Amino acid sequence: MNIALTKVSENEIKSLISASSRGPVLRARNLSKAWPRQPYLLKNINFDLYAGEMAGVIGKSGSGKSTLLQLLNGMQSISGGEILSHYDAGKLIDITKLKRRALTSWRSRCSMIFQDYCLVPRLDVLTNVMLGRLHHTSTLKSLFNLFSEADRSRAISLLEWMNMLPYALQRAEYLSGGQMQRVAICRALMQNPNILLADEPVAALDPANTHLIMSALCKIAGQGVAVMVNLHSPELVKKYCSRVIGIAGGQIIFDGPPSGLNAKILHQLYNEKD
Ligand SMILES: Nc1ncnc2c1ncn2[C@@H]1O[C@H](COP(=O)(O)OP(=O)(O)OP(=O)(O)O)[C@@H](O)[C@H]1O
Repeated sequence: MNIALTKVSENEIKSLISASSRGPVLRARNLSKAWPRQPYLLKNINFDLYAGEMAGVIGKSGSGKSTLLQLLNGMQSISGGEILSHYDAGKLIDITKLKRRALTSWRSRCSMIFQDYCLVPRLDVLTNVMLGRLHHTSTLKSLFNLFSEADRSRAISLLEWMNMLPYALQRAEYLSGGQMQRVAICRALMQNPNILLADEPVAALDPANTHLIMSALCKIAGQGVAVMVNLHSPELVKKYCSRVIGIAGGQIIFDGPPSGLNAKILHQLYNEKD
């Protein structure tokens, strides 16, 4: 297979990544989640998520950060409240009510990356990225790896943007963690999302790779995508995020610029008793 080694310009990337207006892309209203052993994991959470922002979510382990992202993406059902988004012809709808195809379509607009990358180890990098188009391709076509030329060229451009094109034909299992995460980001961007949720994307990475991934997420936000990222380290939030959402005791106890994260708030976030 021939892979053109052309440099991808920022303008081309702008056209690859869907930039939307700078208004709210999502509204969480009185959002609650209960698990059998945790009836109040998240209770009455309210926030708006805006196009082009890089929102970091922090809170101690078990505070519900991953659950929150999974609720937004529709991977988990809510226990109460609503998640509103402009979904159909600008109409504001509650995405928690979506079923089947509509839900799948929402998930591709609100795509997600994970700490453990979730790549298919035996497939090559390019195919892993094109799998991001799975929702848009018939099952039969995807079974036979018959992605369209447009999908292939989009995947190649994204890989080049992430400096991963030289690895396009290599099996994903041979990549380093940082490289796998860059491929996972390309796969998420194949869906043309206007929201990108990142669940502890750098938890397993060294400082150099952490910088690469966090910088890439900032660039994606810079193109108008609303990025929401769960992080363990307040230092990372201060360095890369434009907004911090701090969760403790099932509620948002801080929502503002990283400069507002003072010792008292950090104490509340991390020393709250279970
Ligand atoms: N599918 C599930 N069924 C029951 N309980 C769950 C489920 N998923 C998560 N939980 C519980 O919800 C709580 C919050 O988990 P969650 O992963 O959202 O926290 P977190 O803040 O992301 O933690 P960490 O930083 O350690 O990843 C945990 O106590 C967990 O056991």
